[in-house]
Amino acid sequence: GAKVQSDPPRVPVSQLFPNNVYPVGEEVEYLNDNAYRTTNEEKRHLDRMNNDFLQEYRQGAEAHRQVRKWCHAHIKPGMSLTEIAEGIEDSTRALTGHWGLEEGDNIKGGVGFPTGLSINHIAAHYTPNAGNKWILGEKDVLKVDYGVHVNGRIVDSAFTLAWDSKYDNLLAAVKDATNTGIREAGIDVRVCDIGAAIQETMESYEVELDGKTYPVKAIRNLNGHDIIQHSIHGGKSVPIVKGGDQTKMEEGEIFAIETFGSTGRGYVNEDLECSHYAMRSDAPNVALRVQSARSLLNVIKKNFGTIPFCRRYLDRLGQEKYLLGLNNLVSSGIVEAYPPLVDTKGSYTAQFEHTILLRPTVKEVISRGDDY
Ligand SMILES: COc1ccc(Cn2nnc3c2[C@](C)(O)CC[C@@H]3OC(=O)NC(C)C)cc1
Ligand SMILES: [Co+2]
Repeated sequence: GAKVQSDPPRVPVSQLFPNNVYPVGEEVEYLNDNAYRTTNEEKRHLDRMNNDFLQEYRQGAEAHRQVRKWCHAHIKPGMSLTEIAEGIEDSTRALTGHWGLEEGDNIKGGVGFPTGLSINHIAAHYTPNAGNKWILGEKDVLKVDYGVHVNGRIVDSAFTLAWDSKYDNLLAAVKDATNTGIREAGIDVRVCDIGAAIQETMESYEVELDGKTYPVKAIRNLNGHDIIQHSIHGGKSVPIVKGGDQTKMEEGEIFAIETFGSTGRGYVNEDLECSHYAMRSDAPNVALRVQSARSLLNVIKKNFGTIPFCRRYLDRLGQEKYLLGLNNLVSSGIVEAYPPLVDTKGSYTAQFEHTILLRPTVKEVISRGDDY
């Protein structure tokens, strides 16, 4: 009979959509061309050419939404960050059918990048390493930022959870700002104009915490980014404040539109133990002095390629005592380290993010769901 998703989600989405046609994301007409693109025969032809790519992307987006259902139902104060991360990752692997334990499997599909679980003043790039005992608290503001990929088509979408209503305005500011960014994005649009619009929306909010009123600030050194196959960062950034560069978005490009709001400085720097890594796509061919670095590099190439990973994924593959080798790969410029990004201690940061496809005919917010 008709397959339905289990709880926790373990039924591959390919079994829920048998004829391999997945739900279309939110389609938005481009603002600045009065429907020329929607009707133009050549643009519609170009769109039809991309069907395999679109189905892979929509499959990943459907998996992302179904994992979110588990998140909204099950992530609660009192849970450990490790339990939350593994819950998201196991569900992602089950829904895409890629458990990532055989060589090359994680390159075909599965977890798109490490499950970000950044709390309070930590804005991004935090996921627990082995042995982390951190328990989610009632007063925490948790950013859940995880990726799902199908054949290297990475869906990057994030949301913020809080259990104390005092943070409502902070979350509302960032959700509104991200939707402003999505609305302003489009073919031939300058990224600096998007950043200015995002900042204006974001900074029209303030939040009162324990008797003190804070203006919500856009975090000026965090950005959205373009996404290319098998790589979370193609090289273009989407600023979330005014004064960015004049680079234009182009037809066919894919962007992660993400904004971050803060009650702190509105600026992050690197802090805390690193968990996130990714092999550089332009990695130099240097001779490696450290034997363990050579064997570790092979494991990374065979299991991740340029898809970002974290230490827990190396543990899961049975790697041990790899830190010296990993640090050697980082200092050799072969692997990039992405330490946690933090605003001032005691501040609170929030994030919302969607992945959008700039299709020839229409802008598709591929990761849109009925939750955000
Ligand atoms: C290694 O695992 C990852 C996971 C995601 C990304 C995607 N990304 N790349 N840069 C960023 C991101 C995030 C996680 O989207 C948002 C934060 C950050 O934004 C930003 O501007 N940072 C500046 C300080 C350069 C990269 C690597
Ligand atoms: Co992201």
